[in-house]
Amino acid sequence: MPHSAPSLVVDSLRKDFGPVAALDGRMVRVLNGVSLTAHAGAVTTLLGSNGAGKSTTLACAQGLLKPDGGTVRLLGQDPATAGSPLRSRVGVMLQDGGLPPSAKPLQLLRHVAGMYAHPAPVGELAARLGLDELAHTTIRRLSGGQRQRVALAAALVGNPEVVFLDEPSAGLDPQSRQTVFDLIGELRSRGLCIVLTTHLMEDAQRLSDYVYIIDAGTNVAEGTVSELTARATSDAESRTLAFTARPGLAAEPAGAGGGRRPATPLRLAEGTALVEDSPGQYRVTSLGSPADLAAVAAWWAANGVFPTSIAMEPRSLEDVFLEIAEGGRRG
Ligand SMILES: Nc1ncnc2c1ncn2[C@@H]1O[C@H](COP(=O)(O)OP(=O)(O)OP(=O)(O)O)[C@@H](O)[C@H]1O
Repeated sequence: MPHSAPSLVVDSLRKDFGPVAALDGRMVRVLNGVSLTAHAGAVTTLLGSNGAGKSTTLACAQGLLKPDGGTVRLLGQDPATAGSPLRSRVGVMLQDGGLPPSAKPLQLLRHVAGMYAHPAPVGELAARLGLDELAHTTIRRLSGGQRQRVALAAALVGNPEVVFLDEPSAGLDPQSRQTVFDLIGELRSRGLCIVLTTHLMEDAQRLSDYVYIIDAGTNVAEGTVSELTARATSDAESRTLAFTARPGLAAEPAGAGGGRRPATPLRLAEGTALVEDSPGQYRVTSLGSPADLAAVAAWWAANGVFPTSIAMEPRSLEDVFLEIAEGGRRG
C-alpha cells in the first residue's frame, strides 16, 4: 500500500435503520463497526453477500447517510458536513443508477460536466464506454447494462480524485464488463482512489488491490487477494489436488474383465473425494494432510497410472469467503 495519507478512512461505523414494522417497531442495526482505509492509485473492494451492508457503508462514506456511530474522513474531511468543494472531488456511481429517465446519455453527461471546474472530455469518455452510439436514445429505453455504463461515465465526468462504484459490473455483458474493468485499471494507474463493492468473487479477485470482506455489518477479513487466498485454514480442509490421467479412474474398481477401470480402490480419509470433472481431468477435494497425498500416489502406483499433470489448486477468494461464512455459522 502507498505511504501517502489515505483518501478515505472509515472507522467503526454504526448505522441503524427503522423503526421496522416487521420487528415490532424496533430499530435494525445494519452496520456494527465497519472499518476500512482506501488509498490513491488503488482499487479497494468491499466484498460481501447480499445485505451484508456494502451499499450502506458506501453511502455513509460518501456523506449520503449520516452514521449513528464511528467516523468517516474523505480526503481529510467529514463528508456529512463538508460542502460542494469536497463533492466536486468525488465521483459516485449508485447501484440503481439514479439517472433521469427522459435524458439522453450525452446530453446528461454534458450537463453533469458543466457542474465541474475541470471535467473530463465528454466525447472521449462517452466513446470509451460505447455511449456515443446511444446519443439519440433516452435513458428510459436503454438496457440495464447500457444504463450501467452511463452511470459510470456520470461518476467519472467530473475528473474525481475518489470514485465510489457500487456493483460496477452488475448486468453487463462480457464485452462491456471487460471495457469497464479496463477503464477501472486505467483510472487506478492515473492515481484515482477507487472504492467499489461487489458480491462477485471473480470481480474482486480480478480488480482489487485490497479487499475487505464484510458480513452482517462487520469486517470479517481483509487483505490483498493473495494474502486472503494464502490464509491457512484452521483445519486445512480445503486443499485440492488436480491431475490429468486416463479417463475412467473415478469409476468403481473393475471386476473381472473391467477394462481400464482401476483394480485397486482409492482409500481416502472421510470427507475427501475423487471427482472426474471431464474425461481424464480429476480433482481430489478436501485433502486433510500430506498422508492423503501419499495415499493418492500409492493408488496411482497400484493401478499403473502415470498422470500427465499434477497440481495443487490455488485457493480462490471464493474458498476463503465460503470458509469465513461457514466459520461464522458454526459460531
Ligand atoms: N432504509 C432502510 N431501512 C431498513 N433496512 C435497510 C434500509 N436500507 C438497507 N437496509 C437493510 O440493511 C442491510 C444492508 O443493506 P445494504 O444495501 O447495505 O447491503 P449490501 O451489502 O449492499 O447488499 P446488496 O449486495 O444486496 O446490495 C440489508 O439487510 C437491508 O435490507
